[in-house]
Amino acid sequence: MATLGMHRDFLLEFAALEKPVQKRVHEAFEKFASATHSGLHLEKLTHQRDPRLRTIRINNFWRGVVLKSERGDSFLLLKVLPHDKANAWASKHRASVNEATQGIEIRNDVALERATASLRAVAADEPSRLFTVASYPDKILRSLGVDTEILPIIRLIPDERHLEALHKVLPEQQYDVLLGLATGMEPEEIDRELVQAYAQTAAETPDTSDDDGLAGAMARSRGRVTLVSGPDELMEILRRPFDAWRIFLHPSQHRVAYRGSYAGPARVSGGPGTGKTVVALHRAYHLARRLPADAPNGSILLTTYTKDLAAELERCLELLVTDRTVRAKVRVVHVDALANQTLRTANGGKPLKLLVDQREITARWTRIIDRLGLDFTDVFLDQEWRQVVLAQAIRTPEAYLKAVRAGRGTRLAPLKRARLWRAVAEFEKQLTENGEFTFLQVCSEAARVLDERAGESGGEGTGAGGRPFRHVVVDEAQDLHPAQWRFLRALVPPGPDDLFLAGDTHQRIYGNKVSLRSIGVQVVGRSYRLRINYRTTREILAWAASLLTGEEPDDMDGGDETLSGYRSTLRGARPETLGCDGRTEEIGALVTRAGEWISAGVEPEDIGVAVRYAQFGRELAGALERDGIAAYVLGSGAPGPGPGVRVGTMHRMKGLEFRCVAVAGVSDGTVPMPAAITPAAVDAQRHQEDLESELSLLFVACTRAREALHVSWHGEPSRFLLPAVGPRRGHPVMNA
Ligand SMILES: Nc1ncnc2c1ncn2[C@@H]1O[C@H](COP(=O)(O)OP(=O)(O)OP(=O)(O)O)[C@@H](O)[C@H]1O
Repeated sequence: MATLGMHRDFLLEFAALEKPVQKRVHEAFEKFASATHSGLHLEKLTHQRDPRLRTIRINNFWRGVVLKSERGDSFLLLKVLPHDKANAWASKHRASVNEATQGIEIRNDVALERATASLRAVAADEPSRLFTVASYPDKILRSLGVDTEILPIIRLIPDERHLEALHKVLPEQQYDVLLGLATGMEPEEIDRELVQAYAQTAAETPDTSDDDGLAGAMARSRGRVTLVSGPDELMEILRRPFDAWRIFLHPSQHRVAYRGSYAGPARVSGGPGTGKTVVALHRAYHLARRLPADAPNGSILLTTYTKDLAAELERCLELLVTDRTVRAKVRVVHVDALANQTLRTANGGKPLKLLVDQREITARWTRIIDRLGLDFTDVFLDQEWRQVVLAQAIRTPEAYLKAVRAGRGTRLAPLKRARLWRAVAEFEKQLTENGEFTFLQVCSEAARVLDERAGESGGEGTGAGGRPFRHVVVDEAQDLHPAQWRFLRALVPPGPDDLFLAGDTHQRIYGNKVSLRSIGVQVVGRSYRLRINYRTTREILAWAASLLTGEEPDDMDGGDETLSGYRSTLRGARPETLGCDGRTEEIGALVTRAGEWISAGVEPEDIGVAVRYAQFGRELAGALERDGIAAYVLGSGAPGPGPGVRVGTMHRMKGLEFRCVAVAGVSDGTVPMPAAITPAAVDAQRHQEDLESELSLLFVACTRAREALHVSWHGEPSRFLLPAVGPRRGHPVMNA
């Protein structure tokens, strides 16, 4: 039977072609996908390393490169290149099969020979070695798929920089393994996360006895090769070439997203840009496809913590799931909106009166303190209420007296607790009398309603009377409050595949430290980490990670998160930092930089400007507009998204990404934002955690950049920048 595969490079190169050439590619390859491949004219080259590599004419200027099995009817679309380059590529490369995974690998023999010669010259003067026999015996490396041709070459590599230089030369999967080892992963981890993940696909391998095993090798190359079922699927993939994430999941992503079933809650974590959202989307898709035919629409919840992020999840789900019946099984809505709806429905449909203004909330605490003559501050009371009372759903003074106040830095003797409870009782009484709720109370109450209803219906089933969903998939899980967690827990009956969580504690920006165990979500043994960054260049990643030096966030499960093995294969310019004397000068420099990016061909919508204060963002947007550069302020309420450079607070940047990012106003006194930091005198632990959240916020903003990052300040730089730029005086400083 004919089998057609498509390599990821083919899709990426196709995406960069002009429309008329794309049309020709469609026409040329449509024939491939029809059952008989008659009418195709595949040309052989005269001198080539691998006789199975053929080229096909697209038009006078462009050619495709195809790997064809010697026996049978299997094809792999590899490249679309200008005529001469296509021929040169096809003559130098060779396809082979990885010894550990049996997946297909493409290697450039000519470049490998050249690299070996130059590495020998380097090694003669440089005694250090990245992969010594003592640390990585041949047997270990061979078990990870490093073959006998590659072994002698990598023994010569002195350092990571030289390994990176071999990126395009080594067979991809072997490079993946070596980079993992070089960035701190243990061989056992590599075996589990890469080799075994590839091996899992073997079970799905088609019968390949009649085509030299090409179809099987393609099937075992997930992440780099996708098998195309027919002309419709081929055209569907080519219609959206930019969204490679829909088709080419890395095996480490695939094994998490498409695992048949988890016995209980499961979690995927990983640094920025590692594809956690992508995995969450694929998991929702997998669960939707697996539902029994009679499962009602909306049986699966895909959720996150803000409306904007939920809208983005919805947009991506539309791209991923083209079958309308399957798509209808997944409901996308953010946590607060769903809680609101749940509680409103339980209250007879009447809209809830929400108290959202933080200034008003603080003012009420102040009045209560005055009235009761208490010696607490308004900030302390508000935090105690949110982080202890609401977090643990405490409803009585007795329960509060016994409560463990984890995460609070000030001890409270029983007498003090009793006094504090009077303030809480008064505050909650006022809310009840006014018929008001805060967001967190809505979640807490909605969870209670669902639990009660499930209790009354005498079971943990889904549907009317029971829990409303069969599966819940949560993105950006690190930012949810325990009350929101309780609500999520209450939405789905405990059991296999109940909750699937994606998140990264390095990006926690709302200070909600949660122990999953304490809210009945046990992910032990079902927790996975992604380590390859698909978004950001190594230069930006290394720079942003250096800001976190010394910070070791928890993993929401009692352990520590580490960035070990976290890596990117993309390369680019180092981030640029600029210190200015004054605000006006900084704004001027930013406008100039944005103008330069646009002149270099970057679309304004692909530029993001992040600031700590909304007001500074509005000023910057105004300055851009005055200079003739359209700007759109995120979250401004303006009908959108309008055209132009995206300007927004660092909080608004969460979950977004841009080709170029400027983070502006990273000045001492602005970042961290003083008003967001609990004074150490009020609560030392909270003070520290607030500082961590502010640092995470800066980290989040910087890691939105795909290609270029520009960080600026006026006056003195933020203390968070000191590890990266050093304590400098005497501006301007330009560090390219
Ligand atoms: N397998 C893949 N193939 C191609 N692109 C991918 C793949 N996985 C992720 N990406 C791309 O990498 C970028 C980051 O992915 P995603 O937003 O899912 O990461 P994330 O871990 O959720 O990031 P963050 O935590 O920073 O929000 C996106 O542009 C996504 O399309």
